[in-house]
Amino acid sequence: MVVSTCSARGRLLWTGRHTDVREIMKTFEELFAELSEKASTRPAGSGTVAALDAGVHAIGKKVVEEAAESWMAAEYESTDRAAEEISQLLYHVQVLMIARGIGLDEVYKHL
Ligand SMILES: N=c1c2ncn([C@@H]3O[C@H](COP(=O)(O)OP(=O)(O)OP(=O)(O)O)[C@@H](O)[C@H]3O)c2ncn1[C@@H]1O[C@H](COP(=O)(O)O)[C@@H](O)[C@H]1O
Repeated sequence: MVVSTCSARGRLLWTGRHTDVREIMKTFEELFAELSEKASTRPAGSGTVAALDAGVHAIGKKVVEEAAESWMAAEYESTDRAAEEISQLLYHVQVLMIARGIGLDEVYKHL
């Protein structure tokens, strides 16, 4: 059985019965805030900073690559593999948004 609780900071903590490991799952908004912070503070070793420095053209190619991998995984691989590829697609879409200075609200207003 898997138990879920809500931490004081509103994040979901999932505790598996067979392991002591606690994983913190982040939401789309939390990831966007984290990436925006990285873009502004530019910590050493950040892949996001490297991607932003590579520019919109390079980031766009990653979006297309991850979209194709998501499609293939959804068609031919397991649910978990498809979800993993989709998470990478969402990450690269967020990097593209930050590279162009597009905020969440600017996207949400079109949904
Ligand atoms: N969620 C992600 C995430 N998803 C995908 N990726 C990147 O996208 C790549 C996609 O993997 P591929 O399977 O295409 O692997 P690959 O072809 O070997 O990757 P590349 O050689 O093209 O980089 C990964 O190697 C990561 O570089 C991510 N990089 C970072 N994050 C999260 O973003 C946050 C900030 O990360 P840093 O900026 O690196 O600190 C952290 O919370 C990370 O967990």
